Amino acid sequence: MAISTEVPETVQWNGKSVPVYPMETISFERLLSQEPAELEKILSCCNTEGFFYLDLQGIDGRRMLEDQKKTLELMHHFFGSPIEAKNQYGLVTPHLGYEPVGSRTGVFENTKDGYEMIKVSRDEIQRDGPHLPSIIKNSPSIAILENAIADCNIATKTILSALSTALGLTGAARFENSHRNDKPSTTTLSMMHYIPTDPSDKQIGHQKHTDISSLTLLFSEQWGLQIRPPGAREFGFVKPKEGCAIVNVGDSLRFASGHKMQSCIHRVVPFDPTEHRYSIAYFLRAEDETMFTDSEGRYITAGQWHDEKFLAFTYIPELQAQAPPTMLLGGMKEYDGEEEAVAQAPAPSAMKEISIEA
Ligand SMILES: O=C(O)CCC(=O)C(=O)O
Ligand SMILES: [Fe+2]
Repeated sequence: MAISTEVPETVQWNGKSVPVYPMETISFERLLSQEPAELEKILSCCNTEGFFYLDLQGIDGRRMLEDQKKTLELMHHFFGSPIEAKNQYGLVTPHLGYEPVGSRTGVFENTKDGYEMIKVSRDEIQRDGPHLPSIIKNSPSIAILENAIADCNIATKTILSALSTALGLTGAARFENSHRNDKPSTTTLSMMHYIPTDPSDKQIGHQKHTDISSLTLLFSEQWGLQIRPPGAREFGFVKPKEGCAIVNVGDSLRFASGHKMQSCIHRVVPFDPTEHRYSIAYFLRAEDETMFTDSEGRYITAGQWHDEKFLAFTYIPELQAQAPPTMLLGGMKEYDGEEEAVAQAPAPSAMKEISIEA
């Protein structure tokens, strides 16, 4: 199914009808059993769209959904705490620590982002010495974070393994082999809280981008994520789906696949201006020393790609314009047509008239 041409559903947002892009659903259970039809399906999703739902409702995945609920409770406690407590250590390194609202560029022109975020490093949590603010540095919280990271690690590595098999990769060439737990990487669990934003606010949403990661596993029960599938002319929503995580291919896997897989362009907008939005993203990243050819044709390490792109995310627009031109979108081409209308902040009246059309 090509999601860029089939748009059976729309939603009213920003005063107009916006697509809700349908996506394939991949069964975690069938991947675990390496069922050939499922392997073919997941490879096709990665090559054509770069986004899919991962159904976790079977016996192997249900516990992961339970663990994510506990992570969400921990996030409510954390983000409800005073800023001094949340920002005890600030951003320790680009992939671990706390970033307050407004640290990056926002979704509309001349805005900053509208979310705060706490990131926990997988390397650190498995070594038993995570940099965590005191409010969540206690054994119940650490156990919740450790379980969440282990769940996401199992799910994403199962996907890598399925893709390696589908491509006939063997031995060291298999994708899992450049994602070993005992080798340093910037793999991280990011927990995000989007503040309620009025359209006139100067801190709003999450800028359009592709992910640095190999794979991203995202949990959010709330609307707000938009994708622009390859070839599509406009951003459209991804509908949260009960019992499923959302998975996308990131730049590193796109590069490792010889630029065949799609690192889909996405962003986050305030769907309901009155609501607090929470999302949990696990970024499975390649070992720092992994080499690939990036979107600029440079043969570089995954570590260098991470560090350079992270800086590009935080730059002011003038400096972002000086970063290698393909960096923010990982070499993905945007629709080559008229500029879409939603680049500007929506009018307040439009934001209040949100309703869903089935
Ligand atoms: O919050 C979301 O739904 C997506 C966040 C995202 O795209 C990212 O952190 O890279
Ligand atoms: Fe992202």
